[in-house]
Amino acid sequence: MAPVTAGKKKHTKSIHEPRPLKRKREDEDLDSLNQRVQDINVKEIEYETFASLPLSQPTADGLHASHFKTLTDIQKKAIPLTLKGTDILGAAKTGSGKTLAFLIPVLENLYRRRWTELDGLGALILSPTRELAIQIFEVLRKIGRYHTFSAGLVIGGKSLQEERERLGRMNILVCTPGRMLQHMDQTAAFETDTLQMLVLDEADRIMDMGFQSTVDAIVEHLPKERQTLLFSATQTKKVSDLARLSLRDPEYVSVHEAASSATPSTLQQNYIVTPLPDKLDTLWSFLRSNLKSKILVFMSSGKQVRFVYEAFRHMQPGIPLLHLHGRQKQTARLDITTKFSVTKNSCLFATDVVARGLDFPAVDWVIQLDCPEDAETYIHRVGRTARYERNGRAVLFLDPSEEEGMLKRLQEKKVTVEKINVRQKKQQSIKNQLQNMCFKDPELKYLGQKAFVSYVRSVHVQKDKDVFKLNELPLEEFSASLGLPGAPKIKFLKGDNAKSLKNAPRQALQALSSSEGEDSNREAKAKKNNTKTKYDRMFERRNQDVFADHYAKLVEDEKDDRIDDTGDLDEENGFLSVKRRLSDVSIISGEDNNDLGPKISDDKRDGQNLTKATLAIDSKRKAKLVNSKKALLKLKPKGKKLVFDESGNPQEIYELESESQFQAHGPADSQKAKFLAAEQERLQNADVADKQAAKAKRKEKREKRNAAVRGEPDGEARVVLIPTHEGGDEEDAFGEGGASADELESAREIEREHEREREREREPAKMKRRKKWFEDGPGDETASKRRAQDMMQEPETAEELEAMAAGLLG
Ligand SMILES: Nc1ncnc2c1ncn2[C@@H]1O[C@H](COP(=O)(O)OP(=O)(O)OP(=O)(O)O)[C@@H](O)[C@H]1O
Repeated sequence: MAPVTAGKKKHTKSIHEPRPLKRKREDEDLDSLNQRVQDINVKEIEYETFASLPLSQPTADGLHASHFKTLTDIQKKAIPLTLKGTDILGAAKTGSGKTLAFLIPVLENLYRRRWTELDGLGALILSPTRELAIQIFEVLRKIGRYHTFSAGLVIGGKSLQEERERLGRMNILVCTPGRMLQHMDQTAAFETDTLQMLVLDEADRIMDMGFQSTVDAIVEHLPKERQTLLFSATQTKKVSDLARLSLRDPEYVSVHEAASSATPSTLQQNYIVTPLPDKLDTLWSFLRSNLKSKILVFMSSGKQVRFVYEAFRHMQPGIPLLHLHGRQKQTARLDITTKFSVTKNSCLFATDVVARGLDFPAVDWVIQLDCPEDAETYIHRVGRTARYERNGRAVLFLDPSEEEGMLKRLQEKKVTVEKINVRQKKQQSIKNQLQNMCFKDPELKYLGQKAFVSYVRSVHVQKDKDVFKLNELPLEEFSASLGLPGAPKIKFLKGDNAKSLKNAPRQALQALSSSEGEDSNREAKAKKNNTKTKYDRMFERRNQDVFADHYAKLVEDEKDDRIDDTGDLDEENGFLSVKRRLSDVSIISGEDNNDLGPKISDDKRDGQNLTKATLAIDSKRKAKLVNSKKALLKLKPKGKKLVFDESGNPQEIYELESESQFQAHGPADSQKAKFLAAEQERLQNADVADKQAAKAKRKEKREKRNAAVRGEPDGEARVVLIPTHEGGDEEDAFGEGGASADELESAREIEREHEREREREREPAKMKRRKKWFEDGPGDETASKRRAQDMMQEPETAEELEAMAAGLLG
């Protein structure tokens, strides 16, 4: 067997060759290559280098140019078999080079069949995530650079129309299952009958529940006669799965079956037991002690990721922070993965969207802040470090209730993790800081509430109840550790937990219901009068302070305007009361002042704004006094020393007491306890107000929706409902922070009905056509024509719209 010498570009030498001669030589080369592939004896020969493998010149050159010389174990076993056309189940540890093990055969098998652009789709490579698809595509571009195949990347978040136009011309497609199926169902010009090879990277993930129906539908579109390759670090061997993919006598190629560990030997794996409420303290302390590292932190939900990212960012740990989760726009996701790839020291907070397959260079640490759902997920997460012969470290954080169960699951999968302890000296607490931040910033508190709810939900939905024991988790303390004044109410909890959680915010709930009574009185009054004043609207909408400080201030100012000296609402007199506070006068601008009496110049107004003293202008003398800067100065309070914090807000300076003054208040511990109790109460009171606001918002929404159902023309903006996303919005299942699932669902149904009505009005003929199209049998001659017509429609789904706004096929 003559080895092909990589690097010698025979195909470039033949540029000036006469065409018949060139053709003849190419035929001879191809015959010889086919012969050498046929001669491969998989049982006897083990290929060490790519140069010794029977590969085409363009592939050999591509590998050489990408600096790949020797084969990894999985490549040694899988490539010879796949070159001969065998179906394969490939299993090898993370970072062991599975990507090349399927890309080389894809290129080679199409090359040996003389595949050209005119032959259509030759190979389809499915990946569970967009990021992984992009990465595979990049490797394909690198090693396939001397081939003449056309290759495309089909992942959501790009223009569907442009993808459609180019799809029909592609020989190799790398794609995510959902997007691929969309094209198979909707793109008339996209034919898949010619397909030769189907590859599933991270096959076990693609075959599991989440993608099951999509993959089944994709396979229905594909010819049965094809080669199928399945690769993963945690491979599926389920017969039912293999039957679904109609594999023909597949070979199981595993290179870690006999190994003592399922993870790379260069990976050091540890776990620490840290109670749930201390997790963030431990993570913070860890980051503070590893500022010069590249760290990847896994959490169970996007909401957790957002909260921890926002909170830590404000506290500035001293290492650049990044965050990534599935709800981000595709461009942002790409930007973040690129940034994390190129930086030397940074910390990326992420969900499992990056757990599989992604090849970030030189990650030092993988931290699993939230326990992975199973041992497979653990293996994939830690696999983001210690890739291809590099070293790496992984630390798993476990709550005491998770320790025993999770260790057992890991042992079953041949994963050994060693317990380590946190150095108490280095442990810092950030609980007070978080509480302070949440108190000051309602938006952060809102994120914290969502993070809490989504974490609890993620534990609740876990299947493995030996590991995830919701009843044993100290949820109240956990919510406090996120800086929240009380644990948000969660509807699905039954039994003791539900009781303890319910009891906690009871005070708040009582306050809420009584205030709701006030709200409805006010609304009833407004309805009776049948006119809505500016104030009524403002009070109806005051819940907006959940998001905006300035709105709360605005409402406060308006409230002030409504209060006269006696403190009563000044409904009859409105704004223009003669008796008013000087500070009120000062906020009225320009011409209005003429109506109000004494005119005040701008600079004086500034001074007056500063005076907090109340002065009734009920005599000429007082009116004169308003014009005297000197007299006004006397009314001003003395200046205070202020310092400005990081956000530029002025803060009063605390004067330190002397030792004896301090001791006079009692022992330090009891003073501390008193202070904390007072702060806790302050936070809880503030929380009551926030919850009241949130409730008012829900009510407002509900009423708008009901009005929409009744078809009342309210003259206000229509209620825009959020389209249903995959997995739904966490809020749906919970009472806190949004409408209930039923409310949202019925609202969505109403919205969908409106949409259908509008659609019927617009184009009745089109609706009929579409119905007919779905009913078409395969023999219907006009079906494809109609299909093409349908393709020309405007995008209708949220995904299509999103796709229209972004880029195009890679
Ligand atoms: N033959 C080789 N020689 C040198 N480096 C290689 C070789 N094969 C792969 N690599 C490198 O090893 C790293 C890991 O490869 P790859 O991403 O294919 O691993 P994987 O087995 O698919 O991992 P995962 O299970 O996490 O998806 C990559 O950076 C790749 O460039």
